[in-house]
Amino acid sequence: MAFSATLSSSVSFNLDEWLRGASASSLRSSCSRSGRIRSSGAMKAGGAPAASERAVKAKVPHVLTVAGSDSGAGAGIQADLKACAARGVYCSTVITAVTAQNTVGVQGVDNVSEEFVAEQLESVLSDMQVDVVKTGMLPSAGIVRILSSSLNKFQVQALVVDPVMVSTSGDVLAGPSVLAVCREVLLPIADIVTPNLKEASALLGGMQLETIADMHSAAKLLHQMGSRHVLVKGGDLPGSCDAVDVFFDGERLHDLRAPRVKTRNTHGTGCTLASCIAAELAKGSPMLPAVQVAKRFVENALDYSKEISIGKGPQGPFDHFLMLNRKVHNFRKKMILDPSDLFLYAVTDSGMNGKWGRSIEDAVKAAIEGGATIIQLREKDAGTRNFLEAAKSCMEVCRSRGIPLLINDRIDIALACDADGVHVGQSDMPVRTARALLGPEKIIGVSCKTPEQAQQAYMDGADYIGSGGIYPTNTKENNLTIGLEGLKAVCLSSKLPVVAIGGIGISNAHSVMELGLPNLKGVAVVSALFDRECISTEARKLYEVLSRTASEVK
Ligand SMILES: Cc1ncc(COP(=O)(O)OP(=O)(O)O)c(N)n1
Ligand SMILES: Cc1ncsc1CCOP(=O)(O)O
Ligand SMILES: [Mg+2]
Repeated sequence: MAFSATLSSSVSFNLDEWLRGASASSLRSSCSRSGRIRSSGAMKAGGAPAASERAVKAKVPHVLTVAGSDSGAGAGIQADLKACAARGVYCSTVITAVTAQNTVGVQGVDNVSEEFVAEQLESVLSDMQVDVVKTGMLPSAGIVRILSSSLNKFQVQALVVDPVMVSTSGDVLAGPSVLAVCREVLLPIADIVTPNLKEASALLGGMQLETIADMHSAAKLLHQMGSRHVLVKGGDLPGSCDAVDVFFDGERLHDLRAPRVKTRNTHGTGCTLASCIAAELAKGSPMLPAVQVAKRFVENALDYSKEISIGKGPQGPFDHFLMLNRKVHNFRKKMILDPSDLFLYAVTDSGMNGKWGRSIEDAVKAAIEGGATIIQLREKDAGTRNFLEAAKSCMEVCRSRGIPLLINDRIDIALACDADGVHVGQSDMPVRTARALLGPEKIIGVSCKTPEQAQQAYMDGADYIGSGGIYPTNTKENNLTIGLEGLKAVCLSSKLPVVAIGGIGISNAHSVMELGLPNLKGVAVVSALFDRECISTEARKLYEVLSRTASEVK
């Protein structure tokens, strides 16, 4: 389990890229087990990848956690599964104990028998290609010994030891005999050990740890016990406004500082941190970046979750997936597009709002007041920060009125303001990529001028088509006009709902909608609303024309 942090000096490591997870598979294939960069060769003559290379590409990074179950799911096995999933790594589990536990404390512990722990280890390790083993609650000395002999039998890349001894509520989860065996058989084969102050003190026979200098000494002593790397976590250090952890690689000490997040929801941070380290190692990361990424992940999750409320006790769990704190759940249950939402589709324009001296929010409010059924923010000239601020306010306006809000072109803004979706054109981000980024709940519309594009839009998983320009327009430069014939061809060649756009207003909306095509659901307009003195009045008039035509063609 030699896991060295050595990187070739010609290779620079981009922590942010790593954190996004984008480089995981590529880094994995370029890092050998020893952490040294190997050339990306392994190609057969003629350029085809060798069979072994293909096999490496299909391999999924895999962490095995050997830990206890937490019925409250904040810590233990449950935290490990969530952490690995959040970091894009497969996680298998060997359960050592089942705890009856909640945010108040640990009400009961039932250890799994040593034989059955051995059986679980054998099942997983004999079949699956585990990269990294991470340990948590090891409730008996026998279980520690069984784990140690399994690790002798089955080679893995790295061993992460989180020496869980006392729960965050103060309940003892592993006694002194376990400590002794951990020191004897686990630390010497550990690639990293991640004790908090209490655990480090217990491992070091009761050493007092009150300052960062004490943590430095502890890290060095634990290294002498055999662990290749040591992370002493200073979360409990009194009088520090930062969360300072001390990392020691056998040569250098690193003080890893991060602002302390003020929250009650810290149950499971230790398990999560160790699992994240394991996950990053499984992807092929060197040790220090793995620790840095894990620390930042936990910090981010704590910050995101600081207001969530689960359980009545003093210490709650946090959210590994950054999904639970969405105020959206309170307002809008329906995310998937209702085709009738396309009926009167208002598309904003920063130039027009500037010309008439209106804020985007006021323009959006007025359009909805007049009957707009969906809003798109198409702010081509806005700077990112202003656009985001306006988008957030418009989201509040739209959510409180039950109107979907989409963002034109900018997936980043849509994500940042939790918009209901995006509209993309043929030269914008492809629909499939946008879907991968936005997830299944969000609405994605795509512009189509031809039947081929319309067919593709359906195959790519778009929710609707915007088709135009139907008539000439000054709003979009060099835009090809496809006319009513073009619109008809697009509608007939797709199962998706279609909204017509381009040069449409009160005078010609009737001609568009009287085509009477079943999937033609409405019109999208920019200047007919936003380049007028009174947006709500124009929206009302347009709504009337559309309603009248709809009842005629029924
Ligand atoms: C509803 C709707 N349909 C079409 C468009 C045009 O999108 P795109 O082709 O990407 O051009 P830009 O709007 O980005 O200039 C649209 N915005 N909305
Ligand atoms: C964005 C867009 N896409 C095709 S035409 C068009 C502009 C529509 O603006 P207007 O409604 O003012 O003609
Ligand atoms: Mg576009």
